[in-house]
Amino acid sequence: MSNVHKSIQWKSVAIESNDGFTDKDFDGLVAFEELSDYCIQKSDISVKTDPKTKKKCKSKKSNTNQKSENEIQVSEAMDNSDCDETREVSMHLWQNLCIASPILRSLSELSFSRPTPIQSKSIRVAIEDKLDILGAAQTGSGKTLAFGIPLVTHIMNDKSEDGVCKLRALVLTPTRELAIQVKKHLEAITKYCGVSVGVIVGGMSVQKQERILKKVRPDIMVATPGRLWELIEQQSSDHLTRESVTRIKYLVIDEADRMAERGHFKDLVQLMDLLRVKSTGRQTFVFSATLTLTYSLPNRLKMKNKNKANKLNGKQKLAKFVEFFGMRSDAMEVIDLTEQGVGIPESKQLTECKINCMAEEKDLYLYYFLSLFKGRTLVFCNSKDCLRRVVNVLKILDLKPLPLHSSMPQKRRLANLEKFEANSESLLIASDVAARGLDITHVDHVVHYQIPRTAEIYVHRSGRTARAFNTGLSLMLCEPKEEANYYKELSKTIHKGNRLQDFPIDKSVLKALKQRIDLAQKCDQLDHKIRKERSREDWFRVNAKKCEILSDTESESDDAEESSKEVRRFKAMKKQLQFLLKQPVSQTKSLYAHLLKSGSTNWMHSKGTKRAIDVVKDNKSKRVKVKKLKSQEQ
Ligand SMILES: Nc1ncnc2c1ncn2[C@@H]1O[C@H](COP(=O)(O)OP(=O)(O)OP(=O)(O)O)[C@@H](O)[C@H]1O
Repeated sequence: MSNVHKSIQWKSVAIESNDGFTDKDFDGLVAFEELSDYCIQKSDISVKTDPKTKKKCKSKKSNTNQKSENEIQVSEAMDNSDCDETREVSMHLWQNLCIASPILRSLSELSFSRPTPIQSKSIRVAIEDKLDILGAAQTGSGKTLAFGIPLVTHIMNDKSEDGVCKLRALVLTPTRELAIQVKKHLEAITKYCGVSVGVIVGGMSVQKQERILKKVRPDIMVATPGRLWELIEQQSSDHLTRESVTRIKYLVIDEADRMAERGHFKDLVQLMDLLRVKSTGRQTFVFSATLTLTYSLPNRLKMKNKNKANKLNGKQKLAKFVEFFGMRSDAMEVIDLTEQGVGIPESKQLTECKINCMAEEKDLYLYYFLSLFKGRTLVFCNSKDCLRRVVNVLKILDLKPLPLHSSMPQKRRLANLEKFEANSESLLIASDVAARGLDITHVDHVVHYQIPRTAEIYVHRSGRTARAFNTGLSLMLCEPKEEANYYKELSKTIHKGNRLQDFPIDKSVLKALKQRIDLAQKCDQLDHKIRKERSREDWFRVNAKKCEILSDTESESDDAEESSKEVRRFKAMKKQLQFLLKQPVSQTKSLYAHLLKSGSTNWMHSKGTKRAIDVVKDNKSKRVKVKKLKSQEQ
């Protein structure tokens, strides 16, 4: 376990008579010596870690920043052994995968005691056999490290051979948030490896990214295609040029099916053309949860999107990726752990259910769900207009929703994601920009406010919950039009035509919440009208001034009076709603009666609330019992 440095000196320790060493047992003792300036290097792959105790140990360590580097390493090791709550993380399950020990050290610090199935299958063939990999596995199953570990292992080896500082790998992702996240995941395993990771995404300052490029000169560049191509074209850093890119030895395409969608990433086509110029020996990793998923587009979309109407089968899809991403068909492994392409977590992890309702009732059902069930909830909408409206209504109801969509400034997008991660009761209302790849810790519920248009989107959205051995709930709000146009096709592909279980609803609670929702919707409509009117007036005023038109003062004052009437109405309704929100919902003897007694703030956040996932499971087992009884009676 330990390696003692030869050059360091032992120092003698003075023995006082009251130290107890005058005892007969110590007869023959000549002297004591101590060694304090030494270094322990961990070479074993079984390490004691515990996030809680590590924090404790860290705070102890911070008092020692005067010490030499050697001493700090020793105290770290000793601090760990001193902590009572330490937990042994046995790493033997990783042992046969040819992983370099600095990476294993990081994995043990992350408490990742065993590889996930996709990691078990891909890491060894990627490291030892250096094969290209087409990898498909469920959402949240650890695909990032399935390509990340081989990537970092190879780069460590290459660097130790050539010792050159150059761009060695590109990792491409479809969204900015995902690129930033992949960088973080890679950094978590490169901590002791001497491998650097950089990120390039749109929406951030180009100059800042150029500066980082020049300063850090990363070995691995994680990027979205648009900004990457822009920087390559500008040639502002010799680290990222057409030449340096054609010479990379490793290429990763994450969420590959999305990346290869025709017409989506024009820059990616140019980039792939460039990479194909010199592709000999390059190792390519292509991953997604829906890599081999085949599905028919709903009829409505088929009409709109004739290009996509031709349904490829799984094999044809893979052949398309091999060609497009310039993979080596003679040195390639296909690892598909999905069930017929459906990369959704197993039912013991993910509980799927549905509420059938009318379009205009969706707000009510969503409010019902959010009010009764604690947890981090991610709500998906199909369009930005719908998203904005839902956010507004929930804001009026004091639920503090965080929006996330592609038209928001990048900084706000990231800030809202951080806020969502920081609070276990938070609520994010997102477009499909958050559907793929995002790994947010413990999302308890995913709600599809609108039915996703394709099975593929359903898989990715639902996969934001029930990640990495955790459980979660996915709930669809389905109106009759959606049932006919989209749900049927989706259900055929994902659930083999089996109906999803209904989420149990307590009608008395629903009724009690209706008044609030009605008021909130009215407030939202009025607010929308007032804002629209204001921006129309502003526009007119600015343009009238520009054209030196004299405005009609009479009609202007009429407008002002009308709008102040509406503002007053809005304020009155809001006051009424605020009053309602402070009242107990009802004294109903419902399933949730105990939650409703003490007024809104309490029942919404009261402890001991039944989890949504348990409500669905209980309901299912009740139904099974009733069915059994009925069949026994017959
Ligand atoms: N061996 C492991 N043991 C425990 N947790 C792991 C392990 N490998 C990865 N994880 C964690 O699992 C979570 C999901 O991993 P990751 O984001 O790579 O999933 P994914 O398969 O890429 O999902 P998606 O298809 O949604 O993009 C992450 O928080 C990651 O840190």
